[in-house]
Amino acid sequence: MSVVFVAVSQLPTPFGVFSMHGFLDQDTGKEHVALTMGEVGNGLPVLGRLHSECLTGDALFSMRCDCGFQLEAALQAIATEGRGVLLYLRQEGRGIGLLNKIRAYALQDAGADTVEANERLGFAPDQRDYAICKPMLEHLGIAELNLMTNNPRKVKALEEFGIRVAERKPLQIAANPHNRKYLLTKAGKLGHLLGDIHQGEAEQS
Ligand SMILES: Nc1nc2c(ncn2[C@@H]2O[C@H](COP(=O)(O)OP(=O)(O)OP(=O)(O)O)[C@@H](O)[C@H]2O)c(=O)[nH]1
Ligand SMILES: [Zn+2]
Repeated sequence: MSVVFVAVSQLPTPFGVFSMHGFLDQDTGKEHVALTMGEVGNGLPVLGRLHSECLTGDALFSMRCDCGFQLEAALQAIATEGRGVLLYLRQEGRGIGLLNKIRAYALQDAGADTVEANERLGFAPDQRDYAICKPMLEHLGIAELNLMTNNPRKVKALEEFGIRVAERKPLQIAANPHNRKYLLTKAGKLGHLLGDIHQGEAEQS
């Protein structure tokens, strides 16, 4: 695995001050980040999140997906616990990249769901590879996570390369009229464990 640690600094946020660890994947040139708070390398399970890059949701306030809301909720949960890790993985668009995600969104605007759109563009529904997490977690001394996710494939991937998941913690955000179909497709076709997706719409509308 070609992911190497490069530098660490502080990152003050509205949630608290994190340590920001920068990594380089020498094979792809991708730059990944781990945010940590508290003592994460002491052998006890760490509250954790693997967050896949979503420029539109994380930085541009998109309501098409739940990513930005999940990012905020995960950082808040880590800050509340005073200890945890968030890996910010540069796997934009479930691994197809930003421009292809915009192409996929155009197909979704015309009626396709998120899986059909990826397939029409010649991609698998989810092209992410979580192997990059292993050297990052090893560098941080983390072997066991309480993982915030609704995606059982993330749990399986971590366990396959030797990171124990002591507990899966759901990270479900209230749906809005713009992301309800996307969330229903995630639950129906991508295997995400989501509760009542209709819940929360009344609050949003
Ligand atoms: N190709 C594509 N990627 C999307 C779309 N909407 C969000 N994404 C990307 O999906 C990734 C987030 O994945 P999700 O399926 O929302 O959630 P997850 O990470 O699998 O699961 P959770 O841990 O429960 O959040 C990010 O890389 C987003 O950029 C879409 O419509 N098409
Ligand atoms: Zn998103």
